Amino acid sequence: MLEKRTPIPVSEAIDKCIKYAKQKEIIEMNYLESLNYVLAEDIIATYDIPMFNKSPYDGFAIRSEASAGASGDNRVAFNVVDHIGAGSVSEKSLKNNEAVRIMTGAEIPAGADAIVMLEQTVTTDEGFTLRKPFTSGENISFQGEECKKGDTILKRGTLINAGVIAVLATFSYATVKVYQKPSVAIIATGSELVDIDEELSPGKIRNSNGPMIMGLCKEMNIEVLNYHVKADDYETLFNAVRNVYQNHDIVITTGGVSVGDFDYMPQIYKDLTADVLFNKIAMRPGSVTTVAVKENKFLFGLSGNPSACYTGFELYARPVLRTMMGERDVYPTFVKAILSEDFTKANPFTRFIRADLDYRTMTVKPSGFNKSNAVIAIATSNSMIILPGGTRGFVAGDTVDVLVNRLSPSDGVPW
Ligand SMILES: Nc1nc2c(c(=O)[nH]1)N[C@H]1C(S)=C(S)[C@@H](COP(=O)(O)OP(=O)(O)OC[C@H]3O[C@@H](n4cnc5c(N)ncnc54)[C@H](O)[C@@H]3O)O[C@H]1N2
Ligand code: MOO
Ligand SMILES: [Mg+2]
Repeated sequence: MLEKRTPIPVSEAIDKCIKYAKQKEIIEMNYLESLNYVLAEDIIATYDIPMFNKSPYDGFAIRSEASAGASGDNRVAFNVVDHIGAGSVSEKSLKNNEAVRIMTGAEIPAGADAIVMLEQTVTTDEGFTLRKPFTSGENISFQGEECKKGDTILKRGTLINAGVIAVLATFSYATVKVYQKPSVAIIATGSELVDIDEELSPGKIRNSNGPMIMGLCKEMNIEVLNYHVKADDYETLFNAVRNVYQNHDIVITTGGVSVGDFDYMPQIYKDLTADVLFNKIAMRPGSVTTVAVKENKFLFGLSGNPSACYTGFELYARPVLRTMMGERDVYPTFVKAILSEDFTKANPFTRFIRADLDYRTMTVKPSGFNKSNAVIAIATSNSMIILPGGTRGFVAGDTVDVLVNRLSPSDGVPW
């Protein structure tokens, strides 16, 4: 008899996955290698930034009181007594109308309390004249104005981007504590599949899911082992999954999770005595996506249909990967946008549509042919429209939720 599956809501399925996901161990690594890892320690300011009062301009350091009363008719003259660039410190202590010629980034000399830009001066034999009074502190970048020593700058759980690398460099974190990345194995299943270097014969198709999942993991800087495709043969598949899961944190299979005569994954989870978290989700595509856990390892049974496979990865595998690699916020990013096309089909389950989101106008439309078996829309889309289950008849102008996953460049800028 056919097994009866009970669909659960998408949010419940995501929460179940996250609940079982455990952070990987903490390792220390060279900060330059840490891009796309996640901070396993708070980053604390080891100095005030700026570290010293400095000039934000190429110009002259003066005592502001010496500029009192300056105007176009009463230019005030200064004598230049020293000349420094960034990295040098003046030994001079300014008196009266003395000035130091100073370049951007150099420390403000003793006695000086304002900076005059080069463009605001007229050169003389002894130095320069200026035509306006300066106030104390004018044009000075003050020590500690960005942050103070001891401030918490970044929290544990932050994904390391290039800005974080800049912060690590600023505060001398030559090594940084991060979470290890999970290791992932991919097994594409299906007797119809042939890899890219094998001959296509009648009834066969190319394996696109395996390479796609590999790409999705690599985008997150996660190492993946892509196994050869496996035929729909129970013994072969069972042995492959059993062997592979012992060496990886996550095994992602594609295909063979539905109710077909050659869909062996449900039986394999049973025979491995893995805990099946769910095997039916109230979503389309990807309703048969199955997730099982065994000894803290995840088995993702993604659907064989490419768009369903992709959707299953984005909704369930990605938050688990993010949790394992230590990220604090792991749910997908979503925004509201306005449909620019009708979508009148009924949505018995929550529907995910590969879509083009225009970030400037926040309008969105399906990205071409969009059935569960579509592959091209995965490449052309930058987002997914989400239509709640039990609805129908969406029309242009309706506001919808949109899951955002790629930013696309635009064809020009208005500023
Ligand atoms: N009687 C029912 N039949 C089906 C149901 C159902 O509820 N009752 N669900 C349908 C839905 S929805 C989906 S989605 C698929 C899921 O099927 P499986 O996950 O078991 O996947 P397969 O049967 O192995 O393959 C489905 C489809 O995808 C192609 N495929 C598989 N692997 C790849 C790959 N690596 N690269 C590219 N394409 C792949 C495969 O050739 C099939 O065409 O079940 C429906 N049926
Ligand atoms: O639910 Mo199937 O997964 O439509 O594509
Ligand atoms: Mg099937």
